[in-house]
Amino acid sequence: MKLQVKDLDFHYRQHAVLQQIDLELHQGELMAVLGPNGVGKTTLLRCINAMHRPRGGTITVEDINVLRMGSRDIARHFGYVAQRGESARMTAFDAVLLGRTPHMGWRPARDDLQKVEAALQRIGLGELSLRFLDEMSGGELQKVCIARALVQEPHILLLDEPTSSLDLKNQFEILQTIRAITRSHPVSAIMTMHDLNSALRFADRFVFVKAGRIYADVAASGVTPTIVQAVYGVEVDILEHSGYRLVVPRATCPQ
Ligand SMILES: Nc1ncnc2c1ncn2[C@@H]1O[C@H](COP(=O)(O)OP(=O)(O)OP(=O)(O)O)[C@@H](O)[C@H]1O
Repeated sequence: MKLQVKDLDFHYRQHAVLQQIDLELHQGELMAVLGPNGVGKTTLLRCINAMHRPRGGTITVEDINVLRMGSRDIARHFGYVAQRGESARMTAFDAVLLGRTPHMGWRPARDDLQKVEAALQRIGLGELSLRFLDEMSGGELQKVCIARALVQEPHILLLDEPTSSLDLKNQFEILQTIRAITRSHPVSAIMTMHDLNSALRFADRFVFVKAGRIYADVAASGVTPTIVQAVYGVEVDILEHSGYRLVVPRATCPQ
């Protein structure tokens, strides 16, 4: 399932956010979209699943125009996890079950309920499945949103900072889960991130956005101090540690 974005251009009224964006995502790839605050990463995800209508350019999945898809088709192709999950008065189980909507008839089938149960277990929320969302922590809520996107069984997961509210162990487990899913299912994923080291550990491709344009689109070996400095304005070294590449800022903190 190949996603192709060509010459994408997006404005919020007069404010130009994205220009001349070209991207390709292949089945099984896990892409990290990186760049400073406000550069347009969330906007890019929302253009890809047609939540935002771009001013120009095309978005296709297997040559089908996403901008012409109906909402049910979009939900079958794309699972979206927003940066800030909403917390309505419903249980975690019911919230995750909503992810099955594109596949369900009037009522959930036994298979839908089993998939919800399995996703909650997989994400470590089995014990909390009957807890109301407005009684959950930010990290638990974030996991509910990820479980909902997983049961949707989309071809492409769009994850907006999927680990931003999670502690170290949960960050690690969620990124491992996302990676395992892209390896074992016909699913690819794009996630926006700020933690370059987590991105380098788990992603296959790295798209750096600078001033609304793609500055670099590289594999892990292509992430260089020059790119990081150009995009973030911070001098860094990139070191090897236990087989992983680590980005270490050079600047020392003021004492
Ligand atoms: N609904 C909106 N209306 C107008 N401007 C917006 C809207 N949403 C975002 N923006 C602006 O568009 C730009 C890109 O925002 P976006 O949220 O895509 O950035 P981001 O790279 O995801 O940022 P962050 O890393 O801080 O989450 C920012 O300047 C932001 O202020």
